[in-house]
Parts: sequence; structure tokens; C-alpha cells
Amino acid sequence: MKLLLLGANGQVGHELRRSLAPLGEVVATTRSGLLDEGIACERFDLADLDAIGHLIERVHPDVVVNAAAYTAVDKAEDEAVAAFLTNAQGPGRLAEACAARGIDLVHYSTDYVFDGQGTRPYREDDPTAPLGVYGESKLAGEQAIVASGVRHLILRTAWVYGLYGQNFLRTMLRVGAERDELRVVADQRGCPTPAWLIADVTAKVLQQGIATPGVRHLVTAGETSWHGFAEAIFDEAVANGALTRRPVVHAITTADYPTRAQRPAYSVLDCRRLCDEFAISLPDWRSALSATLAGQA
Ligand SMILES: NC(=O)C1=CN([C@@H]2O[C@H](COP(=O)(O)OP(=O)(O)OC[C@H]3O[C@@H](n4cnc5c(N)ncnc54)[C@H](OP(=O)(O)O)[C@@H]3O)[C@@H](O)[C@H]2O)C=CC1
Ligand SMILES: Cc1cn([C@H]2C[C@H](O)[C@@H](COP(=O)(O)OP(=O)(O)O[C@H]3O[C@@H](C)C(=O)[C@@H](O)[C@H]3O)O2)c(=O)[nH]c1=O
Repeated sequence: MKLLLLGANGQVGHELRRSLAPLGEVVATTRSGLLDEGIACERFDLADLDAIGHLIERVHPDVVVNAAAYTAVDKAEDEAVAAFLTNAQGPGRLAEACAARGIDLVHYSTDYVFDGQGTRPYREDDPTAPLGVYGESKLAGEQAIVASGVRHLILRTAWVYGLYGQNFLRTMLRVGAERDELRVVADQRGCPTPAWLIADVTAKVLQQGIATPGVRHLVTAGETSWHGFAEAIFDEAVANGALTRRPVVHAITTADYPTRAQRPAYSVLDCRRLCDEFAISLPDWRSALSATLAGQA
């Protein structure tokens, strides 16, 4: 199998390089034409709409895995054009190019397509109502892919973290080493999901093939708040020696931590469809965190 991986330097892209390798030849692309390790790869910008068809034509993969995205949630409020280009128009054009050549497409989306007013885990067909530009642009990307007719799988995930890249875990470890006290919101609930898990599940799904195109939810089991996640990060980090002492983490409300973009208060995702269809069992968020930090000890 020949796989074209877009966004190979992102958190998920980085892990996909590892998990997809056993499936066949992986052609990695980044915006700079360099992997973070300094190795040359294909240069590709998903916002350059005219370049998409040429890349697909030249590489002619069996599957495209798109891990490239505009993910700056607050900044997106002021950069809607850029967010929509990378998250909506680019994926739409990509999907059309794949559809025309019979190439499968795996794409990632977000819990931020929901408004967070739900009271039970969101299912794939629950109504979407993004609260900000990032979520709107990701939803528009989903819709463009579906409209293209490509054989696709859109994996909606959430609260992605890992030891690599920019994410909440790394922010907490950095800030926790510098400060004695932190304030973290306790009234937004979701499912922290490590990038390695998303990459491993993607490989499992591709091994089995896309029988029924559509959206699937992919997050860890259970739920917590950002405050609960921060507390668990510090428990683990102190236990495994990554931090020598534990900062105090004050539980605050969203109103106490104003941000440019509004986030959903509740964005737990129901993953039963994915698990049943591909015989996948997902770890709970706490053990996934332990496993992630064990890689650092
Ligand atoms: N992070 C999260 O918490 C969540 C992420 N997701 C989704 O999962 C997917 C992977 O996200 P994640 O790995 O966390 O994201 P990252 O922000 O870690 O990585 C995104 C990558 O996309 C690249 N990129 C940005 N714009 C473009 C562009 N125009 N053309 C080509 N590449 C571009 C970036 O490259 P560069 O380094 O050059 O900027 C970066 O390497 C995305 O679809 C995201 O929306 C879903 C839910 C939660
Ligand atoms: C750093 C920090 C954040 N927070 C709050 C702000 C916010 O409400 C919440 C999460 O903060 P962040 O800005 O790190 O996370 P955010 O960028 O909102 O993360 C989102 O990214 C996109 C890409 C997604 O798709 C989502 O699933 C989600 O993971 O924690 C604190 O309360 N205290 C802190 O010290």
C-alpha cells in the first residue's frame, strides 16, 4: 500500500509516521519540506489549493491520511480566512482529487464541532453547532469531504496531547516546573486523547479497510475536566520523576479564564460505532496518560 501523509510534523502526524510504516510506503509531506529531525520530505501547503491535484497526481497513493490542520483555536477567531483555507477548502479540494482517482481519504476532526450543551456522550449524528471559527472551519471541512463522494473516514477526536508538539500536557509540565500555583478550568469536560492512540487506531482501521464511509468518534474512555487532567498529569509526573515537586492546581471556572474563543462545556464523544465496527477497545484516559508519560521516565 502507498500512503500519502499530510502534516507529518504535527502531534498526530509525527505518530502516524511510526504507526503507518508497517502498512507500506509512506510519503510524508510538511509545509517546510523538512521533517523536524531535519530529514528532507515532500513540501506541501494545504492552503495552496492549486498544488493539491499536482501532488496527488505525482505521488498517486492508495490512501491519503490528512493530519495537517490549522489548530490555533484562539488565533482562528482573527484569522478565519487562513483557518478555512487549511481546514475546509484544502480538505475539500483534496477529497475531490482523491475521489477522481479512486483514492481513499482518512481525515481528522474535532469535538469542537459541538456546542457542549449535551448531557450524554455525543454520537456521530448528533447535531453540530460550533462555538468558534476553528470548530466552524473543521465542520466545513467534514462537509466538503462528504460532498466530494470520496471513500473516506473522518475521525473526530479531542483534547489531543503527547510528549511531542504543542499541547496541554507539555504546557502543564513546563508551567508546573516554573510555578508553585496554577489555575485551571474545572467546568469544561472532555476526553484527553494521546496522539499515539489516534495513530495506532488509524493504522488498525486502514488494515481492515474503509467499508462504510463517514464520521467516527475516537477518544479515550471516561471523562474529566481540564483541571482533572492537570491534576493527573502532576500526579504522574511526580511519581515517575519527571517533576520533583507538585504545584497547587486551583479549580476555576471558564469565566475566571477568559479566552478569545469559546470552548464547549461538555464534549465527551461516544466511540461505540468505531469500536464495534473495527473491533477496537479504547483505554480509559487515565491509563492512556500513564502510558504516555511512561515513555518519558
Ligand atoms: N490538537 C488537538 O487537541 C486536536 C486536534 N484535532 C485534529 O487532529 C488533527 C491533527 O491535529 P494535531 O496533530 O494535534 O495538530 P498540530 O497542530 O500538532 O499539527 C498540525 C500540523 O499541520 C500543519 N499545517 C498547518 N497548516 C498547514 C497547511 N496550510 N498546509 C500543510 N500543513 C499545515 C502544521 O505544520 P507547521 O508545523 O508548518 O505549522 C502542523 O505540523 C487535526 O485535524 C486537528 O484538527 C482534533 C481534536 C483535538
Ligand atoms: C494553559 C491553561 C489553559 N486553561 C484552559 C483554557 C481552555 O479552556 C482549556 C484548554 O486550553 P488549551 O488552549 O490548551 O486547549 P485548546 O486549544 O482549547 O484545545 C483544543 O484544541 C483543538 C485543536 C481541539 O480540537 C480541541 O479538541 C482541544 O484539544 O484550559 C486553564 O484553565 N489554565 C491554564 O493554565
